[in-house]
Amino acid sequence: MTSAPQAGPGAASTANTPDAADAPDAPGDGAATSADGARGLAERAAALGRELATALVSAGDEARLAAQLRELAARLGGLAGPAPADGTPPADTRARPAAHHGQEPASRSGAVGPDEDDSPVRRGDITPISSPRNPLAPPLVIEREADGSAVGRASLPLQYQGPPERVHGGIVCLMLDQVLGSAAHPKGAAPAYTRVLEVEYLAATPLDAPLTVRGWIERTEGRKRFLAGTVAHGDTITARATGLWVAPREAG
Ligand SMILES: CCCCCCCC(=O)SCCNC(=O)CCNC(=O)[C@H](O)C(C)(C)COP(=O)(O)OP(=O)(O)OC[C@H]1O[C@@H](n2cnc3c(N)ncnc32)[C@H](O)[C@@H]1OP(=O)(O)O
Repeated sequence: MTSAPQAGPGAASTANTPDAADAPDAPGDGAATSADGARGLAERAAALGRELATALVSAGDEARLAAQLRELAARLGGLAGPAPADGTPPADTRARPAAHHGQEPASRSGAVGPDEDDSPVRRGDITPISSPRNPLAPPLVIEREADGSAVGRASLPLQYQGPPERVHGGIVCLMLDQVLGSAAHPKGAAPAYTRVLEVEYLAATPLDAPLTVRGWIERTEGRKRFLAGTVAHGDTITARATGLWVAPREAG
């Protein structure tokens, strides 16, 4: 399983790649910008989105779910603040038309697209596994170790379940793809893409438990980087992977 990087794989992890650190919406060293504000608001809203997803898959009682929905809606509305006096949203935040069959989609990512195709958002981390501003992501927090390996940490709630009490195997694979992909990009390395990813599922990966995902480069041959990695819960390795990341020929 693979996932498409939004602007080269180096842009996709949290603070562990030059691209992410240099992205225009990365934390600056001075005054807060509009992009900083948008990111902070998006991250707080995404956290509520995660709570909503957990509530939706957990609910067995209609009245309790309704109460949770009301509470979340109030918190979400509170984040947005009061509406403009005349009730109209600023022009650049209006929802674009939804995509329909036979029509040009409003954006590659859905009905309400980024502000522009070259928006700073596209160069930041918006992946569905590691981005704090993407409510699909747990998020998996990825850091770079001194030896160049990458380590991701997360605890996955119920919406990531496959078999009862276990993380879905595709999500395990997604975590590995992201972390190995991060490890595949030492500082200054040309962007490379997942060519091969093989995963062995050795034991149950538990829900709601701290997980550690590791990835490292085994060897490099020209534009090919051979990776390995693991998913662990405590001392138990629940999955291991090997993969090949390849830089396109034109990258030199
Ligand atoms: C920061 C972290 C972000 C991480 C994001 C998560 C990672 C991702 O999701 S990446 C996105 C998903 N992946 C993609 O979109 C990649 C799609 N594939 C491609 O674009 C191309 O296949 C690309 C650029 C990778 C390689 O293209 P190309 O060079 O034409 O491929 P190809 O020649 O077939 O193979 C490249 C090399 O790999 C070798 N190879 C292929 N399969 C294997 C294999 N199973 N074992 C060993 N070697 C292999 C080939 O022999 C070849 O080697 P050589 O050049 O020495 O002959």
